Amino acid sequence: MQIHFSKMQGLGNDFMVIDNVTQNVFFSKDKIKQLADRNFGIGFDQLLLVEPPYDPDQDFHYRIFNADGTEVSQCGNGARCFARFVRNKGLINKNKIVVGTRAGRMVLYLERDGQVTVNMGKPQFEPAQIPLKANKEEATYIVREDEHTIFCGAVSLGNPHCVMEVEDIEQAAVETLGPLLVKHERFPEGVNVGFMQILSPSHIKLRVYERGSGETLACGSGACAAAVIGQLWGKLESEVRVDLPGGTLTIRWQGRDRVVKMTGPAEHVFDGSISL
Ligand SMILES: N[C@H](CCC[C@H](N)C(=O)O)C(=O)O
Repeated sequence: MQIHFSKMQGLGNDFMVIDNVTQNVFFSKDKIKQLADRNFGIGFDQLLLVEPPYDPDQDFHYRIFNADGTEVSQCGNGARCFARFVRNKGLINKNKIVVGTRAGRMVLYLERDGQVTVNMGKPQFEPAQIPLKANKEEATYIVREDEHTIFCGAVSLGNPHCVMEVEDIEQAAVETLGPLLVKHERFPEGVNVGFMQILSPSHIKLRVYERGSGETLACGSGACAAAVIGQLWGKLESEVRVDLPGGTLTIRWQGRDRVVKMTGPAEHVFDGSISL
């Protein structure tokens, strides 16, 4: 059986995208891990399966699987690549696309300049985590196994994130702290770990150690999480330029009960097929 796919990327966060509207594909967790491998497989950070809508008010449903084969509920860069994919494949010809995921309903806009804007929904906080007037002392703190205390803000964009501020992004302990915190007991479902250097109230640098994929060149939901936490800490404005290793996203959030919007690129790399 031939499976056709597209390789897509958003700021270097890369995806295998499969049209499961005209195909009918499902992979086991082990198969996804094998396909994700950059030496023995196709290589990707996440697999995206595009399906017919589950609800009549949506154009599509899409499922997201990390490189370790786990299914998750949100992927910001993946949402932009999904929108580009369904247009490229002629599965839709509208610029506004409504898609369902496990996190709920999202609205995507293909912009005239080729970028894609995603309404990422409202950030979710556990009541005790981030009080309205959060500051560093009130934010969630996490005790690292070796008893160092790290102040993190915790927020969900449909997937869990914890964000810490660092002085110098190049020196951030992503390789050591990332694997520790990604499975910290404070986050029973695991967590995506963001390392944010604040350059100005409207400009940050960010690196993210992703749950299920490790450090990626960009994390769209991580950029949203960092912008939200930075604003709650009184250090960022409502529109933030987020420079990730793979490139730049623009994140907008007007505060508490408003939605987060993310704008960035989505690129097609190549089409391929595999035999199963
Ligand atoms: N690793 C994430 C999913 C992918 C998120 C990221 N690639 C993005 O662009 O938001 C998680 O386990 O929640």
